[in-house]
This record gives sequence, structure tokens and C-alpha cells, in this order.
Amino acid sequence: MEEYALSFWIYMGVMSVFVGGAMKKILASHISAVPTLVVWLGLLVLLERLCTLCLPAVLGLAVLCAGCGLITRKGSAAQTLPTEGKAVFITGCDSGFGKAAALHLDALGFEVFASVLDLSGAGAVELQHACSSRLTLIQMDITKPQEVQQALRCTVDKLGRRGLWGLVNNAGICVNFGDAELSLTSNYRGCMEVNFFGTLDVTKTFLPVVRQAKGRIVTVSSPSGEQPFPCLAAYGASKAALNLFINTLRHELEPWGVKVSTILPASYKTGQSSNLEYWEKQHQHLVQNLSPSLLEEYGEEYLLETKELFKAHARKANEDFSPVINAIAHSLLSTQPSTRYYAGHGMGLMYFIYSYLPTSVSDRFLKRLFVRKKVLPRALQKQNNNNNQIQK
Ligand SMILES: NC(=O)c1ccc[n+]([C@@H]2O[C@H](COP(=O)([O-])OP(=O)(O)OC[C@H]3O[C@@H](n4cnc5c(N)ncnc54)[C@H](O)[C@@H]3O)[C@@H](O)[C@H]2O)c1
Ligand SMILES: C[C@]12C[C@H](O)[C@H]3[C@@H](CCC4=CC(=O)CC[C@@]43C)[C@@H]1CC[C@@H]2C(=O)CO
Repeated sequence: MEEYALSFWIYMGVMSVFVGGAMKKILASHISAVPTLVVWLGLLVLLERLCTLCLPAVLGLAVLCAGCGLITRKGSAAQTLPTEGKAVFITGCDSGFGKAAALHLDALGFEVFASVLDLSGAGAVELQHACSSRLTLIQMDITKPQEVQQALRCTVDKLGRRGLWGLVNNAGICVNFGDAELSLTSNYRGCMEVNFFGTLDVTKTFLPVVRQAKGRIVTVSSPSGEQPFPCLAAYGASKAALNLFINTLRHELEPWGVKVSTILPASYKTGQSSNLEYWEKQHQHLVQNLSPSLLEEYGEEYLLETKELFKAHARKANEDFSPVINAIAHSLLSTQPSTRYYAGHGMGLMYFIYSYLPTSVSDRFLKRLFVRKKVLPRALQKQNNNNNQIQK
């Protein structure tokens, strides 16, 4: 009887440690910890069976101590590093997350190298006026290797013998518009050229100075690189390639002391995505370049609805970039940065649905989240009309 009582108390002790750890995750990151809770509770049930069935009391006690040590060490170790003397290079600072990150990191005390496409553009001018004298503005198109090399030379000239603490890969575009079959090959290439090959070149070019500082690489990607968002195949494919490259780099750079993080933002009202004129131009470009057969099979009405759905989504996107900017700052300054940051409300739920519920449920969730089409392709409308005629 005593043996049973001791096993019972060990089991209760282990439960409180694991459930407490999972609840802490829930409080710290809202719903995104739901997957964690599911896993922890599964482990707990397994452990309960072990404790009850085959662990002698002494070993059970050792498990309890190990569990407590694990939770407390992990929980209390993370601290924030000082920004003093740390330099960070950010791509795509003309607008959106890049410009906001440059402003915030400058205010935190970093020496910011903000690269822009247009040194005389509104974004660059705003940064010049709003930031401290530590800011350096650099013109760089990430798809032009000679401009990337020049940007490195300019950065190293200013860093002297110091390494570069942080590289923030932010620059990116969404060229594609519409269903995977309808997206032009030039859309796929356009997204891949900037989002994958451009970021690849910048990362490889700046890696030696980041390794020298045992610093950080932070990449702004997208959930569309991991989940099949409708109408985003070209953009998502480029982000998928980027995610795999960055994730491979993450564990290969561990021996060098370089920490690698990926930021996965929800939907925000930034420069390009909120530019309704941009989506009009994308629509016109598609109609003018789509093959006559596809245009006939899908019909202009179908393409028009897609454009309106993109514009409607852009109107209701989030204007508060702080979840993304705070994630970038945390990934640069925490002694224990996360490998992935879900930057925006509801992202954890989106990933929980995608990870644990049937594909039909997650497919429907993504459609409701982004583009809920009502118009069928013209060819399907004709098929349905013919079937209805036959049934009459
Ligand atoms: N806005 C969102 O909802 C959202 C969601 C998920 C991921 N993202 C990603 O966030 C990143 C930043 O985009 P944003 O939303 O701030 O949009 P944005 O259009 O405001 O910013 C994109 C930046 O990239 C720059 N850029 C584009 N092509 C470039 C090139 N060839 N060389 C150098 N710079 C270039 C632009 O000048 C701009 O400064 C992108 O990688 C985007 O894919 C955005
Ligand atoms: C791709 C975009 C950024 C982002 O990736 C969005 C996507 C719309 C669907 C969507 C919903 C999310 O909750 C995660 C991000 C995301 C999948 C956006 C449409 C235009 C926008 C951009 O143009 C970014 O440059």
C-alpha cells in the first residue's frame, strides 16, 4: 500500500510540473501553445503509465527531479542582451516591416544598416530624418549580386574589425496573382528570383561577418511557404524554398555559435499588399498574358472575383506591425531566441488546424481565411448547366 501511495504522489508531482510548464507556454504565447499542450499531456499519460506500472519509487523520484530541473532551467535561463556595440543589416527598408524594424532597432540602440531599393524614396528619407546618426542607408537590390557585394563592402568599411551581429532578411515580393494553374511562369520566376535567390545571395555574402560575431540570422518568411494558401502557389513556393534553406542553415551554423530564426507573420497592411493599384495591375497583366484557352475555360468573371478578394483581404489586414517587429527584436536580443516566431493572432490556431486536423478541414480554413470564391470557372459552370439540363 505504501508503495502505491508513493507512486501516486510522484505521479501528481510530475503532472504539476509538466502541466505547469505547458500552461506557462499558453500564457506566454496565446493559442499558439495548444499543440504544445496536446503533446505535453500525451507525454504525461505515457509517463503516468510508466510511473504506475514499472518505475520503482526511487527511480520515479529521479524522473520528478529531472522534470523539475528541465522546466526551471529552460524557463529561467532566457535573458536580453545589450544592444551596445551591436550592428544589424536589414534588407527591404523602403516600407513595411523593414522600415518599421529599422526605426525600432535604431531606437533600441543598434547600429542599423538599412538597405533600400531607392535611396531617394519616401521610406529612405523618413529613416534618414527619424533615426539616430548610427544609421547607415545603403542602396541594394538583392537580385543584383554586384549591389549585394557593394553593400557588404560598405558595411565592412564601417564595422572595421567588428563582425555583424544581425542580418535581417526582410525584402520580399508577392508577384503572383490567382490560381496555381493561372499564375504565369514569369510570376513563379519573379517570386523565386527575389524571395529565394535574392535572399540566398545576401545570406551567403554576409555570413562570414555574421559568423565572425557569432551573431544572428533572422528571416521574414510566410506561412504560405508551409501551408497551401489558395492563389499563392508562386509566392508560397518561393517561401517554401527559402524556409528549407534557412532551416538547414540553422542547424549547420550551430557549431559556429550563429543562431537562426524564422518570422512567420499573419496578414498585415504593408507597402505592397495594401496597394490596391498594385493588384489592379497584377490583374491586367494576367488577363493580357494568359493563354486564350485558359482564359476561355476560367473566364474573366473568375479572374475579376480573385482580384476583388485580394483587395478585400488587403483592406482588412492588420495595421499594427508590432508582433512582427517585436519578434525580430527578440530573435536578435534573447539569449534563447526561438527558431520560429508566429507573429500575429490566430497563427497558432492556423498551425494547430494544419498540423492535427484532417486536410479537408485545414483546406477549408485557409480558403475562409483568405479567398472564399463563389464564382466557378466558366467551363465548370457549363458542365453543371449541361448536367442540370440532362436531369430535367
Ligand atoms: N505583409 C504581410 O502580410 C506579410 C505576411 C507574411 C510575410 N510577409 C513578408 O514580409 C516581408 C516584408 O514585406 P512587407 O509586407 O513589409 O511588404 P513591403 O512591400 O512593404 O516591403 C517589401 C520590401 O522589400 C523591398 N524589396 C522588394 N524587392 C526587392 C529587391 N529586389 N531588392 C531589395 N529590396 C526589395 C521593397 O522595397 C520593400 O522595402 C516580405 O518578405 C514578405 O513576403 C509579409
Ligand atoms: C502574400 C501576402 C502576405 C502574407 O503572406 C499573407 C497573404 C494573404 C494570406 C495570408 C494570411 C495569413 O494569415 C498569413 C500571411 C498570408 C499568407 C498576403 C497577400 C498579399 C501579401 C503580400 O503581398 C506580401 O508581400
